[in-house]
Order: sequence, then structure tokens, then C-alpha cells
Amino acid sequence: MPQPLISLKDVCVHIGAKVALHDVTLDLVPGEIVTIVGPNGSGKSTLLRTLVGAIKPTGGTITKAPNLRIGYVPQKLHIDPTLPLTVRRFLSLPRRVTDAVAAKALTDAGAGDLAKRQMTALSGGQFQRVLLARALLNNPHILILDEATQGLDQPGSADFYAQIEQVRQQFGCAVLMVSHELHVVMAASDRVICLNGHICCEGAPETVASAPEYRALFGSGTHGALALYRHQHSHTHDESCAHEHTHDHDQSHDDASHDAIAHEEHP
Ligand SMILES: Nc1ncnc2c1ncn2[C@@H]1O[C@H](COP(=O)(O)OP(=O)(O)OP(=O)(O)O)[C@@H](O)[C@H]1O
Repeated sequence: MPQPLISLKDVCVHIGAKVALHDVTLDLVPGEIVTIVGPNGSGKSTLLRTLVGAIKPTGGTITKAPNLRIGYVPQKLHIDPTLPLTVRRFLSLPRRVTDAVAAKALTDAGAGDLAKRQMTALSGGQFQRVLLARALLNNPHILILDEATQGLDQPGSADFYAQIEQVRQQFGCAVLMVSHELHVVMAASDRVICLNGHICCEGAPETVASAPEYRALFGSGTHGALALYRHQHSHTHDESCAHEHTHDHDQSHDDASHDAIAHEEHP
């Protein structure tokens, strides 16, 4: 087993009086793709924010490999439509990068021809690729994506995940992503983790895909619309663990907070 890039042991996060995460133990090893699923408010974004260092855990330990570089692709980033901002200039925020570095990142993200375009004129898929390019600027060991295909149609999402796989191969980086599109990310994921304040269950995607509950709900192809992911948990540690996932995620996240995370990746 390779040395983990990042290791969480019994991590707890309190936000005010609320327990957002408790007893989360998780290792991420080089090159693996891990997908996190869970219902609204189950702590997925909190976990990602904790991993990138934007939130300090109130309990447990986080161990990171020395000089670990993390690239972060936020769920959404709001850009004022009246603000003229080319893709090239965007990639130099907050830290200036050379034309060569920007061009390579755009190419690696499948957005090689977008440098001169206005950010506000990009399609959803193009925009996410530019965010991916930004995350690749520091040649990350881990790429973290928070519902990065939000708002993309199914072919657009599938294309984006194919790009992620290509990036993984090229960079050899680990990928940790939150996604409700289990049917699309399934093939690419080495491991699926179900979160509901704590890790309810996890396993290889085939294990999840072959579960009768999964097949009944999703079918075995990739074209069915994903409406519900339901599973039963064998343990009764936490009643809230037995849940239904509607995955009709509320997208009311504060964009500024995502931007704050994006800045975290450049310490
Ligand atoms: N800034 C905050 N202030 C107060 N409570 C918060 C804050 N951020 C998160 N929480 C709470 O922590 C819990 C976990 O939230 P989090 O956003 O991590 O869940 P999530 O699984 O990412 O949700 P979603 O699927 O809706 O994006 C929720 O109960 C949420 O209300």
C-alpha cells in the first residue's frame, strides 16, 4: 500500500453548535479516484474545505505528505457579468503565472483555445474546464472537485469526467470529488464513499453498482436520469445513517466561500 498523500483520523468538525463531521477516518493514496456521495447537508463540502485547510477540525488528526500540493475545482464561481476578464487574466488571479504556464494548464484541461475569451462568455462546460486549468497550475498531487459538473448536461458531464481521467493519467494525481452523478463517475472511481456526517459506507464502485438497490434505482447503464440513491446500512451506530438521497442538491452555496477555498490552494 503506497504512503497516503493525506490521512484523516477520527476527524470532527463543529460549526457553531452543529456537528458537521464526526469520526471521519480516510486515507487518500496517489493516483486513486475517490467519489463522495451523500444527501444535502451531510458534510461533503465541509470535508473538502477541511482537506484543503479552509476549516480547522475540532477533533482528530489530519496528516499530509510533505509539500503536498492540492488543486481545487469549486462547485461554481460567480463572476460579475459587467467585469471584463479574459480567461488568461483569470488564470493569473490571485497569483501571476507566465503565458507558457497558463497555456499548458489550459491545454491539459481541454481548454487550449480559450485563453482570449471573456470569462462571462464561456459555456458551462468551458467555464469548468477553465476552473480545472486553474487547479492544475500548481501541478497538484491531489485534485479536489466539489460538484464540478453542476449545471452541465449529461454529455457535458461525461466529457468533463473523461477529461479528469485524462488529467489523472497525465499528472498521476489523486482525485477526490463530490458528485451526485454516480452513474457517470462510477466507471472512473476507484472508491465511492457515502457520507452523512460520518462515513456510512464505502467500497469499490462495482460493489455499489451490483447492489440490487442500486440496479433497481439506476439500471446498469449510464443513460438513466439519477433521481434517487437509496441504501440500507447494516449498522445502527447512527440513525441518521439510514437515509434516502434525493441528490436534488440545493445550490445555495456561498460563491465567495468557494473562491476563498480556491485561494487556499496557493498558500
Ligand atoms: N457556515 C456555516 N454556518 C453554519 N452551518 C454550516 C455552515 N457551513 C455548513 N454548515 C452546516 O454543516 C452541515 C454540513 O454542510 P455541508 O455544506 O458541508 O453539506 P453538503 O453535504 O456539502 O451539502 P449540499 O449537498 O447541500 O452541498 C450542514 O448541516 C450545514 O447546515
